[in-house]
Amino acid sequence: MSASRQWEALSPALTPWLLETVRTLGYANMTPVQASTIPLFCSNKDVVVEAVTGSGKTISFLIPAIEIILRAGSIPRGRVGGIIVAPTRELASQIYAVLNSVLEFQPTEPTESTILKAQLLIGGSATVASDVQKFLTDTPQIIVGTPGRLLEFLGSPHVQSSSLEVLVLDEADRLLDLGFDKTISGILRLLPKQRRTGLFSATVTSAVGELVRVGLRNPVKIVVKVGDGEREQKVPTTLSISYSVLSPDSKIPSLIHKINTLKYKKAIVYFPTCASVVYFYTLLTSILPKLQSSKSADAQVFSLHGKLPQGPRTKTLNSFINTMKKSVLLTTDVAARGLDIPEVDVVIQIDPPYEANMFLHRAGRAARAGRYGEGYLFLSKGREEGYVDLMEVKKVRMHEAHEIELSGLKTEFYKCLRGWILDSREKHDMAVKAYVSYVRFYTKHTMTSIFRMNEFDFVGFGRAFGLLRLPSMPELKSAPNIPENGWLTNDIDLDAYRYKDPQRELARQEELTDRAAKAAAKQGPPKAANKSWSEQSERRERRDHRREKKRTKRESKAAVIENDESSSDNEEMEEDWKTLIADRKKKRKANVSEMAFDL
Ligand SMILES: Nc1ncnc2c1ncn2[C@@H]1O[C@H](COP(=O)(O)OP(=O)(O)OP(=O)(O)O)[C@@H](O)[C@H]1O
Repeated sequence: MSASRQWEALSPALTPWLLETVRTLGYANMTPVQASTIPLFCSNKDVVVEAVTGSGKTISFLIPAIEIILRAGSIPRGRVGGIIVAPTRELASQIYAVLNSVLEFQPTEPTESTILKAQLLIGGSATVASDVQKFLTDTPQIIVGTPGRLLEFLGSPHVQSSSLEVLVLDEADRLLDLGFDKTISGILRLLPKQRRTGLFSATVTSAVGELVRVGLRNPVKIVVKVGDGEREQKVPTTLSISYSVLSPDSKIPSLIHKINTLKYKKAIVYFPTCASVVYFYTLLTSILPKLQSSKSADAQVFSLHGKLPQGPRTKTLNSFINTMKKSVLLTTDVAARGLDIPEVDVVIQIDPPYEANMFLHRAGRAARAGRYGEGYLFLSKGREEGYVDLMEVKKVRMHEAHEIELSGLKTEFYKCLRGWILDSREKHDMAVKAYVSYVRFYTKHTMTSIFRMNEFDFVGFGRAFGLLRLPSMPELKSAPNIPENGWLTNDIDLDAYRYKDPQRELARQEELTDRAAKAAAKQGPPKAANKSWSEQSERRERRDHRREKKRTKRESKAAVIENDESSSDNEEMEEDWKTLIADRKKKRKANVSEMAFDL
C-alpha cells in the first residue's frame, strides 16, 4: 500500500474526528480516487473527477464537503453551507445516509449549535413547504437533493443560500444532460459564485466541460485510470462482462436460464422502459416458479421504475437491499447510476441502453469496491453485434458467452406465456404497452448506425412479448413481412377473450354492441328495399359510403395496417390501437429528453 493511500497522509489538514470516522467506518485506506481528490478539494480547488464505478467517489466528496464547511466556521442559522445534488431520489437518499453515518461521529462539544446537520430534499414525498419548514426548524447546514425539488426549495424567500461554501454535483454528466440542464442552471443562479464546486462521475462528458467553462474556477481534472496504455479500461478490473447474440424469442428464456442457474446473492436486470419492467415483472413472478429447475433456489423478484409512486419505490429498493434471500431486481436506468448495493454480483442488460455511457453505470452496480462481479449483455442478431466493437473503442471489453441450449426451456416458456396471457385481456394490454414502449425506445437509440429501425424484427419481438396481434403504430408502416392485419395468431376467439375486471369487461361489451349497431346502420336499408331505387341514388349511396369510409380512415390517421371492416374481431381490437396512437401522439409532443428519462 503506498503511503499516499493511508488516511494519515491527510493529517493534519483534515479535522481529526473526520480522520477517525473514516477508519471507524471500516475504510482502512483511501481508494485511489479518494487519495487524489480529498487533498485537492480540501485545499480550495474546484475539481472535476472521473473514476470507475464503485471506486469510492462518495467519500471523496463528502469528506471535503464537511471539512470545507467546518473550516468556514459556524454557518448562521437558516443558511445553507453545502449542497450535494444527485439525479435520482434513490441516489440522493443513499448519499444522505452515508453523510449521516459520518456526521454521527462528530463531537458534540464545544456547543450543540455548531453541530453539522443534513437534510434530504427529494420529490414525491413531503411538500416543498414542509421541506422549508423542516429546514427552518432543524437548521441543517448541508442539503442533499434531486434537482427539481432543490430548485423549488432554494427559490423560497425563507431559504438563504448566500453563505454556501461548497457545491457537489454527483453523476455530473447526467445532471448536465438535456432534461436537467435548465434546472441545474436555475440552481446555479441562486448560489453565490464564491464557493468550491466538485463534479463527479464515472463518465465525464463534454456537457461537464460546458459547466467547467461557466461555473467552476480553475478546476483541476482528476482522472483515475484502471490499467495503463493499451490495457486501460473504463470498468473495474474485477468486473467480467460477456455478451450473447440472440434471436428475439431467446431473450427472455435466456434471462430465465441465468436467473435459475447463475450463482449470485443479488442480481439486477435492466429493461429499457417502465412498461417492460411492469410487464415482465408481472409475467415472471407468475411463471418463474413453473420454470425453476429443482436444483435452483427460488429467486425473489422485485421491480423498480420511475413511474412507481415514491412509497412503493422506496419500499421495493429497501426490501431488495435487506432481503437475505437470493433476489433479482427488474428495473430501468432509474437504478443505473450510483446505487451502492454491495451484494449485487450479477448485472444483466436485456438490451444495450439508450446511450453508451449508461452501459458502464449499469454494469457497475456489480464489482464494487474490489469485489468480483459479472455483467451480461443481450444483443440481437445483425448490426447490434457491432456494439461490442463500439464499446471496445470506449475501453470496455467483453467476451462472447458460451452458447446455451435453450430449446426445452423455450418451449416451456412460450407454453406458459400463452396460457398466462390468455387468462385475461388485461395481460395482453400490458404486453402491448410494453411492446410499443420497446419499439419507441429502439427508435430513439442514440447509436443509430447500430440500432437501425429498418432492421428491427417487429414480428419476432411481437411474438417474444406474447402478442396475439401487433399494435397499429406508424413504425410498422414501412416494415416488411408484417402479417395481414397484424395478426400473430389465428386461433383466438376474441369475443371470448375477456377482461378480469368486471367494469372494463362491461365497457368492452357495451362498446361491442355499439359497434355492431353502427355497422348495421352503415349498411343501410336491406337490399330488397333498394331494388326500386334509381341507379343514380345507388351511385350516391356508394359515394357517401366511400366518403364515410375515407373519413373514418382519416380519423385514425396513424393506423397503419388496413383493417378488414367486415371482421368484428379486428374492429374490436382497433380501439386498443386507437388508444395507443393517441398515447403516442401525446408522447411525441414531449421532447426527446423526456423520452430518454422515461425510467
Ligand atoms: N476507502 C475505502 N475502502 C474500502 N471501501 C470503500 C472505501 N471508500 C468507499 N468504500 C466502499 O466502496 C463502495 C463504493 O463506493 P461509492 O458508492 O462511493 O462508489 P462510486 O465511485 O461513487 O460509484 P458509482 O460511480 O457507481 O456511483 C461503497 O460500498 C463504499 O462503502
